[in-house]
Amino acid sequence: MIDHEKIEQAVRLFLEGIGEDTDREGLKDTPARVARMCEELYAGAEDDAAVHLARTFTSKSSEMVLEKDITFYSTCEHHILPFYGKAHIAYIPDGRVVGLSKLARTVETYARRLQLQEQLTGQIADALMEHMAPKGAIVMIEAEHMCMTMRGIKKPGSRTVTIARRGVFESDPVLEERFFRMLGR
Ligand SMILES: Nc1nc2c(ncn2[C@@H]2O[C@H](COP(=O)(O)OP(=O)(O)OP(=O)(O)O)[C@@H](O)[C@H]2O)c(=O)[nH]1
Ligand SMILES: [Zn+2]
Repeated sequence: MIDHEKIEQAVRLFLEGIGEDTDREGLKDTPARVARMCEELYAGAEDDAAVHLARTFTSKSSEMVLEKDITFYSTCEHHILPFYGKAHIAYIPDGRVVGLSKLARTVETYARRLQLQEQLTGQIADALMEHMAPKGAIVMIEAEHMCMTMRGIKKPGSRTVTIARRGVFESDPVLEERFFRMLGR
């Protein structure tokens, strides 16, 4: 639940804290603007992946389905700075598949909140297993963290890669290899 009043007060205080004049023309609407932006950036907390992933339909195929290069933007919970990149999701159906867009919607659900990349990766994999019940699921995320690039250690171009395996992907390395081949790695 986004509390506009609290965000506006906090942004005004923050602007004062960095020595700004909150009444100057360019800043006078900023607190309200930031509150509206938060509705979008943190909308995931109000969303439920079950709504998207429960809309499965029957399929005879038990071949791996891969949706790759799903662009996402999230916010790191340590510095409240963006991290962004690509998510790749694959699963082995067990009689049911889901509309392809629902995989990207699931990424959005978990990306649009304060996050850690490892947690984001695991939450997507867990949601697939819980709501679609496939034989297995694997999620890989490659991202650039602005807390690593524009501040702190300042390593532009460095990328963090995380992976979460569930179900048959945990026990069968051949399936994991096939996932990497399909990804083009
Ligand atoms: N594991 C993990 N760490 C993250 C993520 N995003 C940011 N971090 C790290 O969180 C850590 C926070 O470290 P602290 O020492 O508390 O904060 P800091 O002094 O600002 O750290 P520096 O970034 O090293 O300057 C840093 O090492 C960040 O790189 C993430 O998604 N996952
Ligand atoms: Zn950070």
